[in-house]
Amino acid sequence: MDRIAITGGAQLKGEIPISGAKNSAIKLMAASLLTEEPLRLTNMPRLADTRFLGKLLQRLGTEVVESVGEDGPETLLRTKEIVSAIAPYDLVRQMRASFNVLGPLVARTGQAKVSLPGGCTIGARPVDLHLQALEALGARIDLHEGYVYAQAPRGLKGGRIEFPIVSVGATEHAMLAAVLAAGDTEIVNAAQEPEMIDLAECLNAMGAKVSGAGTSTIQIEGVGRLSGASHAVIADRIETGTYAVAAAMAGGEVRLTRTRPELIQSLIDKMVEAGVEVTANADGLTVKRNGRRLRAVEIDTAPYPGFATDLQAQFMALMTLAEGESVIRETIFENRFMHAPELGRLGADISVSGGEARVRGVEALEGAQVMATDLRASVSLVIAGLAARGETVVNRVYHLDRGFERLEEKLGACGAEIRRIKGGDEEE
Ligand SMILES: CC(=O)N[C@H]1[C@@H](OP(=O)(O)OP(=O)(O)OC[C@H]2O[C@@H](n3ccc(=O)[nH]c3=O)[C@H](O)[C@@H]2O)O[C@H](CO)[C@@H](O)[C@@H]1O
Ligand SMILES: C=C(OP(=O)(O)O)C(=O)O
Repeated sequence: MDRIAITGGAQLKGEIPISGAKNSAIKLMAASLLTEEPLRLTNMPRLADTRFLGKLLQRLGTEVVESVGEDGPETLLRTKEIVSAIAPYDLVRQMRASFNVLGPLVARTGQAKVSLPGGCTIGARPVDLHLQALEALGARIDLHEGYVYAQAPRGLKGGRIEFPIVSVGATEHAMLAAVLAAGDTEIVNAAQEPEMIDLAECLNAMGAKVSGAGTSTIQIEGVGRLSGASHAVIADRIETGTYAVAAAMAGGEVRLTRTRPELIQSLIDKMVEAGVEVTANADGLTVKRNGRRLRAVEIDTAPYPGFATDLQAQFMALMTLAEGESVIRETIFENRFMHAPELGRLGADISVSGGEARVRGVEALEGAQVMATDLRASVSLVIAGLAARGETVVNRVYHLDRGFERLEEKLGACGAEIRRIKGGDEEE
């Protein structure tokens, strides 16, 4: 198992190109199950998660061809026919979003068997809302031995799906299933993340009729068939926010390109409140901090456009060196403070009680061995390592590889002293 070693203290200076969004790409890839024609996705991130999903799709009958086009990495997906409507445990357990093949499989073939999903262990993460959405579209759902069996032999039918809480995955799943359902569907209390708009735009380019994505109510007029399309994956707002925080933590000036500042407005507001300079540019943003110590600020995670839970760990790392006490409330996942004790190994002063963490800023962090526990927690440790004195070694980096493309290269190009140590993690 690889490790990442960081020698802290170097300021960051330079440019970081942001990749396509992991959390959008993997849902867009699942959309290829809905048509026998080719779906071309450009601005594709090359990540462990996109590879896992590619493997699962190949098992189901999709041809997956990766190449480098004019605008960078792209993937051509073609599902001429579904050769198997079974998504096995070994391919679904690694990643939560692989569960989103269930709806498209039922929509296209009338039945499917998909293992209950895995993903980051940041909470209980049930799939009840996904299943309720499919039931509202007329699917019959049964659970046996860790698998969900869904059947709609005469096809899915449009319906009203009202979510009791906002769910990103369930909203996307409902969209993916409803586009081929007969009649109209309304999704109420839908997630409003930018990835909803990205998915709707891709589905519409394939011939679907989706409106309202990005608001709390999405309308879908079902169509009989979908065609192929070409679609550019939206910029990764979590990668954008992560490098914005990294620049603020290490100090210096970093320009983030191929992205959009409005995707992380709630983070920018908090960074500015803390004393970081953030400027919007035509193709991204510039983040600057020169010397001055930051001020502690409070955050509450919330569904978009609120402060993203996927940026909470990184922001906590930033607050470990701020002046004063920062209160961080995690409202989306019940177990998403696993980075707090690891940051503590670097000398951070953090106490956690339920969904609230109190971070009392310290003068300096000191490098240590730390353990990556989940994807965003892992990167928060890298960020802390950039500012810690001496060497920080982050163990178990497979989590990082799920969601950050060429992390060492991107940070290294801006002057960070960061390297990957291949293999040899005794903890694994
Ligand atoms: C692959 C992907 O896109 N992952 C993102 C997605 O995860 P994911 O789609 O899993 O997150 P959800 O928005 O569904 O989860 C929100 C809350 O709803 C709960 N819930 C969800 C579904 C369900 O059927 N029942 C239920 O109770 C969850 O346990 C959680 O407490 O959105 C999260 C919230 O922005 C992000 O942190 C993840 O990075
Ligand atoms: C939690 C995440 O991923 P997943 O939903 O796949 O576990 C994430 O991207 O931060």
